[in-house]
Amino acid sequence: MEYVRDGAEIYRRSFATIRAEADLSGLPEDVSRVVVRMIHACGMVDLVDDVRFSAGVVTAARKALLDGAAVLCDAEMVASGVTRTRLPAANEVICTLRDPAVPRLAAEIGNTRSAAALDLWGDRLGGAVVAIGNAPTALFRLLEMVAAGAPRPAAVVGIPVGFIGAAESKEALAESGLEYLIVRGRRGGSAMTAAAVNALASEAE
Ligand SMILES: C/C1=C2N=C(/C=C3N=C(/C(C)=C4\N[C@@](C)([C@@H]5N=C1[C@](C)(CCC(=O)O)[C@H]5CC(=O)O)[C@@](C)(CC(=O)O)[C@@H]4CCC(=O)O)[C@@](C)(CC(=O)O)[C@@H]\3CCC(=O)O)C(C)(C)[C@@H]/2CCC(=O)O
Repeated sequence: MEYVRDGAEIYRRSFATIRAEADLSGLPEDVSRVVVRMIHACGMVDLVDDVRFSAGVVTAARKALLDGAAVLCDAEMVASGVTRTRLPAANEVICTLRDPAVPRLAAEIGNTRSAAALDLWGDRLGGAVVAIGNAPTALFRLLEMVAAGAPRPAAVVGIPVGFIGAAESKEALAESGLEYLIVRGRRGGSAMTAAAVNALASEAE
C-alpha cells in the first residue's frame, strides 16, 4: 500500500499542514509552537479559536522545567503522554491518582478520586508545572487549594475535557491569577495536554 513510512517525514508534513491550515496569526510565536503540537494531538485546526493563555505562561513553564520542577498530572494518561527525553532536567512526572490512600481521601472530602489525589501533591506543588487533561474536579480542587494558601505552581496547563464542569473549571483558572493555558469550552483531553507539556519542555519540534 502507498503511505508515508518515515516518522520524521510524517511529523514534518503534519506540522506544515497545521501551519498552513490553522490561523495562528493572533498568537505569539512561543504560544503558537505549543498550540501547533496540541492541534497535532487532536486533528482539529480550529482549536486555535478556543485557546486562551496568560502572557507569561510559556516563559514561566519553561523556566520552571529548566530549574528542575516536577510535572504534576491529574491522570496517568497525561503522565504517560509526557515524553521523558524532552524534559530538560530529568524532571519528575507525578500522578498520585493510584495511591492507595486516594479512595479514602475522596470519601473524606466528598469529591472524586481525581480531586482527592491532589491532596497528595504536598510541597511539590510550589513552582511545579501542573498538567490537568482529564478531570474538571481536579482543576477545581487545585484552585480551591491555591485559594486556601497552598504553594502556587509556576504554570498550569488546564485542559480537562467533557460536559460537566470542564468549561467552568477552565474559566475559573483563567480568572485565578495563575499562569495558565486553556482551551475554552468542552474540548480538551489527556493527549492534547501531554502534547502541550511536550512542547513546553523542549524548543525542538
Ligand atoms: C467524570 C469523569 C470523566 N472522565 C472523562 C473522560 C475519560 N476518562 C477516562 C478514564 C479512563 C478515567 N477517567 C477518570 C479520571 C474518571 N473520569 C471521570 C471521573 C468519574 C470524575 C472526574 C471529574 O469529573 O473530574 C473520574 C474518576 C474519579 O473518581 O476521579 C478515571 C480515574 C476513572 C478510572 O479509571 O478509575 C480514569 C483515569 C485513568 C488515568 O489515570 O489515566 C476515559 C479514557 C474514558 C473511558 O474509559 O472511556 C476518558 C479520557 C479522556 C481524556 O482525554 O483524558 C470525562 C469526559 C473527562 C469525564 C468528566 C467530565 C464529564 O463531562 O463527564
